[in-house]
Amino acid sequence: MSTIKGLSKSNTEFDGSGLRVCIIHARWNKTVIDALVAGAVAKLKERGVKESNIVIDSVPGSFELPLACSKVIAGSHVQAGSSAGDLLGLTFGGSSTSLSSKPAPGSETSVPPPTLVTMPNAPFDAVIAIGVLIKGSTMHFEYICDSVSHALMKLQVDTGVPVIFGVLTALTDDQALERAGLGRGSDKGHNHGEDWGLAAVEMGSKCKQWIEGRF
Ligand SMILES: Nc1c(NC[C@H](O)[C@H](O)[C@H](O)CO)[nH]c(=O)[nH]c1=O
Ligand SMILES: CC(=O)[C@@H](O)COP(=O)(O)O
Repeated sequence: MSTIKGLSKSNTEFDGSGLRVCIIHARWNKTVIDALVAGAVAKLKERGVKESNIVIDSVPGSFELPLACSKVIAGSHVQAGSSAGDLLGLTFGGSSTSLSSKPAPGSETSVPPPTLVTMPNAPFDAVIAIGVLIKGSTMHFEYICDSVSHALMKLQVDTGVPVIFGVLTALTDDQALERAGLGRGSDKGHNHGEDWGLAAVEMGSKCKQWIEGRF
């Protein structure tokens, strides 16, 4: 039987070319995580987010996601405020490029050939937190699901930066696999990582617009 469930298409195709997005993923249940991260990245790129503006990092488990997201949001603001690229006036879109000309050791007077270093300097427009929680035999799952979902919600409301809830809370392995497009039956299911990539572009774009009073 077909289902009425699921995300409907937006009337607008959001342009991610001016956005900088961070994905933080847990490493528990790696097979599923890898597919979800790949799905999110594919949709970010499809919507125009530049590869150089996608930062991916990992933490051990889902319980670590809220702190990591909080730190990368804060760190990206520090980075944006202290970029040497800004001082050199070499800013291109979401990234800046600076020419580093540090003297070679022992030859402080010589000028080595310039090395091109890219230094992204924009704060993250959205963060995607990806984790896969699968129910075990203790209450571990319930505590992590509850605390992580509340902490990620609080983080986005407190910082004003969209934090996409990419955490599967599955009761079985099959539930998790099906939500990453890896179902073991004839129906492989749908990769929710794709929805999270699209959500990041939509929310990142809309928040930029709303903060400027454009509705
Ligand atoms: N059981 C799962 C975990 N557990 C690990 C915790 O998230 C955490 O890393 C540990 O308690 C140390 O603080 N993590 C998942 O992402 N998924 C699980 O199913
Ligand atoms: C603390 C743990 O990681 C572990 O004992 C949790 O067990 P379960 O996943 O079976 O609830």
